[in-house]
Amino acid sequence: MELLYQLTDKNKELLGLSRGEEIYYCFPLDLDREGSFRDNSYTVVTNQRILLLEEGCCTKAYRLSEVEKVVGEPQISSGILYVVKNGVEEFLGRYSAKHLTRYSYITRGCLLLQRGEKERVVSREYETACLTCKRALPGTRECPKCTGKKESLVSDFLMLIKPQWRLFGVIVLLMFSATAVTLANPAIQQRLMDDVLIGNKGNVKQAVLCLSLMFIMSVGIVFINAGKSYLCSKLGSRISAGLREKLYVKIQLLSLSFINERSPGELMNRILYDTGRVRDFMGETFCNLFTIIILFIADALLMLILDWKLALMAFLFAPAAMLFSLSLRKYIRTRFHMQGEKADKVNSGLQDVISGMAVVKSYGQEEREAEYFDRNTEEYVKVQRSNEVFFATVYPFIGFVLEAGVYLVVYFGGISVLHGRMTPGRLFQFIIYTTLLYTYIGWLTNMPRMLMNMVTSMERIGDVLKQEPQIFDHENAKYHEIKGNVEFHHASFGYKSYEPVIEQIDFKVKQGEMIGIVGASGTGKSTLINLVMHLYEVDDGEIRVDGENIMDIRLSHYHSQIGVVLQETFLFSGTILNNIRFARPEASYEEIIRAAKMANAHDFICGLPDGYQTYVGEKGHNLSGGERQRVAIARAILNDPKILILDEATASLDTESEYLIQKALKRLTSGRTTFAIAHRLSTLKDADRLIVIDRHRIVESGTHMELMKKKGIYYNLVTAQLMMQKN
Ligand SMILES: Nc1ncnc2c1ncn2[C@@H]1O[C@H](COP(=O)(O)OP(=O)(O)OP(=O)(O)O)[C@@H](O)[C@H]1O
Repeated sequence: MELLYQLTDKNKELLGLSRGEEIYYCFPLDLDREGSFRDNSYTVVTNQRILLLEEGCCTKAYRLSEVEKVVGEPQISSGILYVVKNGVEEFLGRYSAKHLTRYSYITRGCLLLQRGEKERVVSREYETACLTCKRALPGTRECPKCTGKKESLVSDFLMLIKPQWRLFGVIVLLMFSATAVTLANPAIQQRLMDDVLIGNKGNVKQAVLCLSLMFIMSVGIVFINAGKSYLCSKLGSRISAGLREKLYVKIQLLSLSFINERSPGELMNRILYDTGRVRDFMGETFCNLFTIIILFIADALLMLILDWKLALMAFLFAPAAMLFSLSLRKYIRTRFHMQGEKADKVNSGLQDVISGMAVVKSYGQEEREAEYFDRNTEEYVKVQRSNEVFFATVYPFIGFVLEAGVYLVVYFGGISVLHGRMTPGRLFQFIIYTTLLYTYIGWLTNMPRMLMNMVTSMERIGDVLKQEPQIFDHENAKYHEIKGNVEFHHASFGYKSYEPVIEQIDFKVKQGEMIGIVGASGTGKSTLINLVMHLYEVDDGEIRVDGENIMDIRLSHYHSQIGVVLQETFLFSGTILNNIRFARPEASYEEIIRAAKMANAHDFICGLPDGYQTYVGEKGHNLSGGERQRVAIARAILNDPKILILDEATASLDTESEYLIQKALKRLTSGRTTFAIAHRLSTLKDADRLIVIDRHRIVESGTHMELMKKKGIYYNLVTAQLMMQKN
């Protein structure tokens, strides 16, 4: 996301920058006090001041050292900017919703400058609208209207074809055969007319020979086309299957931050719908595209050879039609992107409602959700319909313009026949070639539409495939058998670079120690363990495992040595057996049963009609919360993890379930480095050490008894909980 808009020299002059003063951030301040849009107005932050440029005047300037705080505050569909000076808020200006995220950086950026830190805040967010044409970016990083990346598309396409070059070669061969047969047929028809039929020049034998040849060719073309279609759809299926696989692998490689930014429906749409469009293009359009281009060229050449003057007349309207059609390319591309975006919305909504059906029903919101779905579908259908109407109007019009050329050929060709400069058979042959030519041109003018449909899908696929995973194995990443010593060293992290969740965290955990992480809601407890799990990387400082920087350890090897039990246990649809074995697919039945026994899960599993083969359905809905939790513990035990993460593992369970799970967890945690989060602080009493997080930092650390004696934040949290229980 752009944080430094470029100012004109005139605007820069208005700022009156002093020596050594540098512009750090510059954002449009695009609304006036009343909320109307305006141009040429900016908020500028230099390393010394914050200034407002409003419609050609520098209206306000504050030294950063004289204000306590600079704040960009989101409101409904706009935001306001103010500074706090001497404890009083001073309003600076308003900005529209599209700049809300941009202004979130202002507080952070100014804070760092006020602290004397010269580093600029870097944005990781995408732009929501194209900075050049101002259009909303429909789920892609690059604006489909402003980027003309033909080369990259051609190379992307060639990359797709490359692994299938043999199949592609056979298809090209069939394409040439189809061309030869299609163009030879009118030549034989000309012979039949001029040499056999007109003036009774020939005999029956010659007529039968010509007809037989025409018949054989007609049958031949059917077989060639059938073979070509079959092979092209095979090519399309292979390519789309390859793309689907690549996308699936890529999505698994991409960091959680990317996945969290996209809805599951949108990603599924790209895997299924967009790859499907590529397959359809390869199977239906591509197959004909080359044949038609070859036929078109050969047909035009033959016409020129037969009668160049008549041929030029026939070509007269073609360039205009082709140019008009080509000029629509970018417009069509944007339309298809919009259609794709609407389809994403329908899919995401559907996915959300089906996954959260229990919530929808329990709030009695079926009707509202149906209406919402209807609205999304209607929007999608509207865009789709408007696209279809557009195509249905434009293309027949182009066809009509083209057909005007046939009348010219018939008229001038007829005159040539009457004056004896051309035989009727030759004119007949010429008319067939002209009609064929227009059919091909008609098809080719439709090409931008078909091509753009595929190109849009390729771009949406490419948008995912070209993403760089933020978490990946560094070059010297090594296999490391974890012992369990973990150290946070000046670690800072924020999901958004303008909003740190934890700052300058330092603590050491010894092998086998159990650490309880405590703090109010939203203080960053889960974030801390997300960093231990290496699902995100710290922005500053480092995390060391047994003295090694976590970034230097091979990700898959590291993850294979970690066990996780979360409050919201996710079970995959499949059997209980497969869910437990997920952590270690090669585990034997004996090991699985041993793990289930340790997790206090064996007895309830044996009580189910299908035992370990019980199908637990999507998200394991037919098991109780406590049962699911025990399956998850068995899964963690099976992995024999060296580091164990328990995030609210016993929350929202009844006393009996909690008792069983506590017992299972005790077995699981003994001798392993454990990070545990629990809102019910009594469950963390036995932890070797507790660390308390508040306002992004560790504020207390020690055993339960030590912290209770200290009478600080932990003490307050515990007493507050006890009071609540009493009440
Ligand atoms: N994926 C994410 N993207 C952006 N912000 C996030 C994300 N996950 C958490 N946050 C934000 O980070 C902050 C810390 O969240 P975190 O889940 O770590 O808190 P927590 O202490 O575990 O809270 P709780 O006890 O309620 O589970 C919150 O302000 C939250 O909104």
